[in-house]
Amino acid sequence: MMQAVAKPRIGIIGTGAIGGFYGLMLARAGFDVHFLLRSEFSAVAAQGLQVNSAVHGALSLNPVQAYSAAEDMPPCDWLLVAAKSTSSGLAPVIAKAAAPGAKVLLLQNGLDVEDSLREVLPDSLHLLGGLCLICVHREGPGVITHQALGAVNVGYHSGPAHDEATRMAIVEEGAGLFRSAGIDSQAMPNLHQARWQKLVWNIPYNGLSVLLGASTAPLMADADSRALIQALMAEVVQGAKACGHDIAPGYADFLFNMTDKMPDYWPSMHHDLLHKRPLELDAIYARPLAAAKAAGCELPRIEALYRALVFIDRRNV
Ligand SMILES: NC(=O)C1=CN([C@@H]2O[C@H](COP(=O)(O)OP(=O)(O)OC[C@H]3O[C@@H](n4cnc5c(N)ncnc54)[C@H](OP(=O)(O)O)[C@@H]3O)[C@@H](O)[C@H]2O)C=CC1
Ligand SMILES: CC(C)(CO)C(=O)C(=O)O
Repeated sequence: MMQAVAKPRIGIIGTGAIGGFYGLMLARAGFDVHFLLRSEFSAVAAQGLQVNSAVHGALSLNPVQAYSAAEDMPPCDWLLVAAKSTSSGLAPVIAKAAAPGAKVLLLQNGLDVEDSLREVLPDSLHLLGGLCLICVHREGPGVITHQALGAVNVGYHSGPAHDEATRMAIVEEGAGLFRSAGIDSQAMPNLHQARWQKLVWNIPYNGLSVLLGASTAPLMADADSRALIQALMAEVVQGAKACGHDIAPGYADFLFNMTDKMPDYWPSMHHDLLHKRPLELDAIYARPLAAAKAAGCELPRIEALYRALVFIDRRNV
């Protein structure tokens, strides 16, 4: 008789918009999902999680296996880390919730976000990066609005898998988790290249939403902001190329046209400004600028945008 293979146990480290959305989808698909929360712990423990989705309809999860401390979580085979890249002290939290040989998937925007976590993570844990192509935000405690898209693309960063075949098998396993929850997910052979590609969208739109106080619809409706977005996108492509990553011709246009068709959207950096949280400037701006500079490439428009955002971020307390 064939033995049923147990589904992996999944832990969500940081149950905000991204963690709450994907965690809820995985739990509804039958996975054993455990959610670590901070400020919204009491609300979610009492009322559960709710996702109001323009794609999937109104979804809820109640009760939620919610925790306010990682040491109370059972050992998880997969940990989806969805705290912002500005969060510190995540490694000990992850180590407490990890089963031996666990796979840690960092769901954050930005460049090289895995590097600083790797330095402090136990060597026995696999570290992967996940790029979320989705428009979600927190509406209130435990309540998430999902406006559009949803895919998560997964790539291996580092850890005990040394040969390519083992790494790709782990990446496929991760992508398979999402696919079995009805979420599009592709394995990415080159995580670093994929992170540069995602920045072609995040560098212009995240920053301009904060600097100009405008969501995607007004940014896309104005000839001057359209030109600025395209110029910033072109600089990201240039920076990626200097760092050895050729982004396909037409990719920036594809993202630009995709945004024209998206519902009006405020990027997550705008929500951080609104709630007086630190902006993800290091991951989305400082690191790509430094990487390009080290490769001999100046990106003056991105640098100017970055400096303006640093000014805003410092005063946003
Ligand atoms: N929102 C989106 O549409 C997209 C977001 N991204 C990226 O995904 C990442 C997550 O973004 P998003 O979900 O929007 O952010 P949110 O602010 O909605 O969620 C972050 C969550 O992490 C929690 N958290 C932070 N530190 C800890 C900790 N030490 N212990 C427990 N919980 C913690 C926060 O808790 P608390 O409530 O206490 O702050 C919050 O619930 C970012 O890097 C973002 O750039 C990528 C693509 C799209
Ligand atoms: C809007 C979108 C889909 C752009 O890639 C996104 O994922 C983000 O806000 O970071």
